[in-house]
Amino acid sequence: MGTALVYDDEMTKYKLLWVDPVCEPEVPERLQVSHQALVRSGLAGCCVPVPVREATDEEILLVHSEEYLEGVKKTPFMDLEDLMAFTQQYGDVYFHPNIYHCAKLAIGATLQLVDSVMTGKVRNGMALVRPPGHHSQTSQANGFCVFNNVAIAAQYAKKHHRAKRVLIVDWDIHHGQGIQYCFEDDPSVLYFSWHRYEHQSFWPNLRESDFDSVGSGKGAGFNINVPWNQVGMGNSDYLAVFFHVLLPVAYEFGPDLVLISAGFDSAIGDPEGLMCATPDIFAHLTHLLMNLAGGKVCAVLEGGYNLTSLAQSVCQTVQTLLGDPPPHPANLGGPCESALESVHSARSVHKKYWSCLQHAAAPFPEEPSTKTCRPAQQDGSQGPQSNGGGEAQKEAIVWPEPLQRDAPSVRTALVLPDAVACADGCERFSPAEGPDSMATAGLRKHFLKESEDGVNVKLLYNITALVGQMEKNEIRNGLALVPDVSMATTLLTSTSLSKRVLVVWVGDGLVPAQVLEDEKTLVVHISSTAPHEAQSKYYVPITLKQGCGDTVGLMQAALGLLLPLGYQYAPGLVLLVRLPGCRAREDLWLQLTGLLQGLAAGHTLVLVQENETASVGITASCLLGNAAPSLGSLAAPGPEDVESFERLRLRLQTDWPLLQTTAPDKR
Ligand SMILES: CC(O)(O)CCCCCNCCCN
Ligand SMILES: [Zn+2]
Repeated sequence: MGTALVYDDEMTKYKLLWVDPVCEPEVPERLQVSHQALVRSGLAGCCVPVPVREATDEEILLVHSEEYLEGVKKTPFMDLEDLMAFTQQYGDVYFHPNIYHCAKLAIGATLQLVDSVMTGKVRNGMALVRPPGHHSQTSQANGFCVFNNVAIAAQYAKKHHRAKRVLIVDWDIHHGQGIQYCFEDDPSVLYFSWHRYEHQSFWPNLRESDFDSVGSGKGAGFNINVPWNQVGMGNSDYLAVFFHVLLPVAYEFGPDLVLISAGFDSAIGDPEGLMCATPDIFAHLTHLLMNLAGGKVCAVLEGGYNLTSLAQSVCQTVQTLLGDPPPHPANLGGPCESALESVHSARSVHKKYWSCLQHAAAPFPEEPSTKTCRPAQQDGSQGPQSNGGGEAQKEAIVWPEPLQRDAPSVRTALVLPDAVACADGCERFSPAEGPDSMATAGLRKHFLKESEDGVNVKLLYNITALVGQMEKNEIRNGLALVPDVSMATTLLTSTSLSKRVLVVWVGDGLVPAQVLEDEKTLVVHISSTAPHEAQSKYYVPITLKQGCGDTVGLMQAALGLLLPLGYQYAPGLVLLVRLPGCRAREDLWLQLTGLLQGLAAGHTLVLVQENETASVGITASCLLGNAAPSLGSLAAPGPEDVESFERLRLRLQTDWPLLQTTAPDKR
């Protein structure tokens, strides 16, 4: 299934007609450069074009009042003086004779995207729209927004597509208070927003943008605010919030649709945000959401005012929606102290609403720290500093162009015993030439018992050849059914050319000593018992009392422990090994297979015992890029499991700072 792109240049045909410094950044070129970048990169050509349409009054009234709509309807006929007068009643926004038309197209574009995704015409998609929406409220325009595109889309999806639970992820750097107000007491819409806050000193300066606004009445717990109390937040800060706040709750919520209020003013170079996260981070944020809701993800443009980082960020997002491998995560450090406070605060106030946080979040933090997050830049200059929200940064901020993300010619290769049929869409891996006598001798000497017949030599040779081609980016990922997953893992870690190999060892069974001792491997072992007492930072035993059949425990461990470790380790190859007798549920196994593809530029090899032929088809389907089926809403993880996860976090977070969920001196 494809990726929709909804765009029409009619939405560029309005602009600021008078002097107003606050509104200056919201220019038509924002849309033009974004669309042009998609066209020039070839990404637009890979998308399914979906036409825009005008929203109907009825659709607008899903969120807005009649009197507000009647007022906006008059604006096309207003002269400049009346437009300015009409604008005066609202904040940080401007009107134009054509903005009502464009605002209806922005909603219509968003709803067209929701239709395309909810009816299965496409898997996911992006709507490039302006005016943005997330600040507008029932009866008022605000913050460049006239109608609340995403809020209307959520109501529309519930009404016309019987969506039961809608997740809205607002990664724009401003708080979408309009969305928060709309769903304040609505448990069917989980609204998540991070936003520059600086202890309420940044626009829109609202007390209710802080982390303790959790929603009210039946909606309590369904509003998650993560305030950024300092500028300069970077990739690690953003990922930490996804791993330790958003994703655990989103998986527990189990949405059947994900709407992204995709503002890119949270990227480096933006004059509004003054953050440091680079455009490629949106590839990872998007990827981490794509296995929710069965992959039904709609990204809708909100803000973004640096035309260079906006265009790059839009491309990173669309390229990931299309299924291209995310780039290697840049050398990630840990989240800064201020970010950790925000993570900790959000987890603390939400622990009473979300069982995944129940035993995890520690008690409330004390006074916020005033330590500046970012050490001075290399040249001794400070990173972007907020001068009280005054004029933007003087000297130009520069960052590297995002790396090419070439999709190998072969997506998924399978190494299967001849008797096992190949899954459709994949190809059976068979290298041109077989093992030469040297290779055979080597394999026999180290890996085969004398008794083994020739077929295993060929099979073992094939998996090393497959990994070789993955590491040369000729093949993206693979699945191998082997007689002995332990031996295969030992062989592959010893022959891999990657500097770092992440081994995800799932099931009850010892990890081969040679793998443990190999200094280029990080082994994350998920099982019912911790077999090794190894205290090495490169052996992480995650234990589940009920074993791998415990879907909730395994999922929450994957989100809060495995993924942070994997992203921080930044492997060149991921081996996902399913041990014999492993009882991980199929849909959970697919979530792991899907999420781990965010690492190592998608070079994931799944190793399964050869008698487990049942999982070949669905695993292959996931490796081909089809979203893993939704797990639905998750129950509570076992308290003792969560406590053992937290003990593990405490032991490892010094070595792996992306595991942290609380600021150092708060522990
Ligand atoms: C869609 C959006 O969230 O990006 C709109 C942001 C509006 C900002 C209003 N100006 C704030 C003045 C302080 N610099
Ligand atoms: Zn914004």
